[in-house]
Amino acid sequence: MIQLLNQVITKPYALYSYRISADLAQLCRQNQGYFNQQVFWQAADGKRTYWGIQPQRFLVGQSSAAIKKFQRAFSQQWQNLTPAFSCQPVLLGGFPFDSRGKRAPFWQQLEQGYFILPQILFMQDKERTTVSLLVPTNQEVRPQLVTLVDQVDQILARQIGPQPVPAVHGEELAVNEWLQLVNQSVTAIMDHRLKKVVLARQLRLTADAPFNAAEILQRLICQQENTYHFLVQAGNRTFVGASPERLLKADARNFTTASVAGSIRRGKTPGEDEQLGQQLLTDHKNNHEHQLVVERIQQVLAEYATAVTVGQQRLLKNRDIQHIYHPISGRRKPGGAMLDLLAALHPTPALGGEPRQAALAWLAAREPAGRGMYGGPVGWLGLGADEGEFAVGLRSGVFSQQAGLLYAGCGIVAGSVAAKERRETGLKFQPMLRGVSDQWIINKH
Ligand SMILES: C=C(O[C@H]1C=CC=C(C(=O)O)[C@@H]1O)C(=O)O
Repeated sequence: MIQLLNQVITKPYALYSYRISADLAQLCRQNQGYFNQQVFWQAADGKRTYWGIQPQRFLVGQSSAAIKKFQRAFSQQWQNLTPAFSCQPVLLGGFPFDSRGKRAPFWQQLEQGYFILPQILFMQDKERTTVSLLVPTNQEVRPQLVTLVDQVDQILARQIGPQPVPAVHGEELAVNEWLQLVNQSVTAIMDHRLKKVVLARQLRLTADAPFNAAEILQRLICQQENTYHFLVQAGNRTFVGASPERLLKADARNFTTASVAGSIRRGKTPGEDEQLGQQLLTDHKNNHEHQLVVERIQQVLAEYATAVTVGQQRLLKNRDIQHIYHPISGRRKPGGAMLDLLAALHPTPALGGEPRQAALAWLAAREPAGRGMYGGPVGWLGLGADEGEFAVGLRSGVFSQQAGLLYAGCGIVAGSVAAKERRETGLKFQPMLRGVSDQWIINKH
């Protein structure tokens, strides 16, 4: 039953929120096939999940400046019909890795970034699960809400049984070109043209049955603890992943980010795992690779925050890989917008390189393929308060029904050896390979 207070409606949009009881990951899975413009996003600590459907607006291929402009304008355009709920509309989606980089046509509408302003927004945090309905007020509000509440009831009631997992064929693309590029990059670094560059490569997937991105997401959620989980769908392309890396979280007082760079495999026993972790923490090349990221983030953050703190170094352990990790945070300076800092941080040298512009130019000219949204920021942005959280969209891939493209990259510095870097990217494909199927045929070159 919809309970509206006797509020005077003065804004072009109204938001009506209420509590529900549901697991959003399950809900997204149970409703597979019903929505083809949707975004699911879950924080690595599991403390916040969004699922947004039925966009009121799409923002396709927009710069961070344009998204910020939209955020500012829209924050004045809605009113809360349910003051007992401190919900706000949010934008869900992500930016491309580099809008001026190499083209990546397979991504279609997602190539240059994609955000939605959902009409139906599910949100789950530590305390509650809510649904927020956003309706224009130039038509009568109550009937629109009645229709949407009915739709939510149907969404909550849907059930789905186990789905088949396809047998998948994988092919590593442009391996020789990529190995050569690692060597060229090492030479450029030795010649002081670059300090570091992160080179990515691709694995192309085909299957004996259509890919099902909602099932892949669900498997990633079950398999990959301690990672962000995301699904961004625009028509017949879906970007899915399980990333360990936070790019930026903003609340009213603080900016929180992280340096995640330097990698080694997990051990088969706790003893071996511990020994590999220690090896990583004391390895000169990996520490150098990591330190460049810490220094750049610290320097950028200091422009937007006071009391910048680099927390204690530790290992970030995911199912298939472990990384050197530093949390980094600061107190927000007045007036510093989240998206300005996001644009200044991205790409950090964990995804682009150092110096930033030289590394981006290097990648745009030489990397075998465009990245689309791989390595770009993916997350949510508040349209009331200037807050949100974005992960780095890695350990990910983009899917049509017939094909998938997985991406994995690694930081190249002076001591990098091409064959080892290829193995490292192999490790970074693992989470998605595990998520996509249990039956694999991989063509290695
Ligand atoms: C570029 C990727 O990983 C980055 C994040 C963590 C560790 C990295 C590394 O050790 O090279 C990469 O910088 C990827 O997974 O595709």
